[in-house]
Amino acid sequence: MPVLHVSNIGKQFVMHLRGGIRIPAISNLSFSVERGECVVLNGPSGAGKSSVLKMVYGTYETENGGILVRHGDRIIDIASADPLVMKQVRRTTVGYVSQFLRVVPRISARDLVAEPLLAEGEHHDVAISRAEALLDRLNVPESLWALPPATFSGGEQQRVNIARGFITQHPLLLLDEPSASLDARNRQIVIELINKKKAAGVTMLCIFHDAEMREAVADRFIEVSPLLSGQNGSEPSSDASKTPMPPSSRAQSTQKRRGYLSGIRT
Ligand SMILES: Nc1ncnc2c1ncn2[C@@H]1O[C@H](COP(=O)(O)OP(=O)(O)OP(=O)(O)O)[C@@H](O)[C@H]1O
Repeated sequence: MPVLHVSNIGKQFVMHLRGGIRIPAISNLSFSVERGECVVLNGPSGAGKSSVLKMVYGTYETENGGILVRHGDRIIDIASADPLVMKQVRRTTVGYVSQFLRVVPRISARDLVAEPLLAEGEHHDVAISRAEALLDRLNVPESLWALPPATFSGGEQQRVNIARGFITQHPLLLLDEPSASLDARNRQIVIELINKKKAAGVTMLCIFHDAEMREAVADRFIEVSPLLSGQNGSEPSSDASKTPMPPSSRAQSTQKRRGYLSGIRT
């Protein structure tokens, strides 16, 4: 069983305050992601990439299909999981790093970053020292660590957010444009952190609009096409989609793999 197995998922948004208008977003999309693989969702704006990540995180309800993840020694279907089970899954198995930091009034950057580790039961001093190490690695000035990030620049907030998302050992990480506001130097650090996670066997499903970032981290791409009225999705049929690619061979074969491994809707 792969770390993540998505089968035939579908979703449409119903605008209840707009006369019940239905916006089809995802239809019949299937793919799997193996341990240590970094898979990037590709597709034009509005195609449904973020919706897929939110369905995998359980933020968006999934109407059809299944989203299976390995949670400890159990297999959980996120599409139908009980909210309390989802809470546990998020605490230890599936992490999510979005573009935006959710600031909490009066909570310092250091404590915000340490908080997911403390929630897992880590010792306070260990959590704080790992938070500081990550903030330092991401070039957040030490003078800011004790301050609440509400007044930080966009890039500083994003780096605090990345530190918070990367501090745990969650086996599956969902990255939704985590580096959108970063300069080249800090994007490079994020690439290094992602590669370190991969080497530790962490599985990642990501969205990056920056082509350089995508090429640097992706082992494989899944195409998410805009869902036009009446169109449906189809899953990649090749067994190769279930085969993780060794990091060393990624760069030269990214282009080749993009076509036949994609979850292209037809
Ligand atoms: N909460 C929501 N309510 C209504 N419609 C939504 C909601 N979230 C997404 N949509 C719609 O679903 C479609 C897919 O949106 P989504 O954000 O998943 O696309 P995306 O591929 O991630 O786009 P981008 O690259 O611009 O971030 C869009 O038409 C969007 O308007």
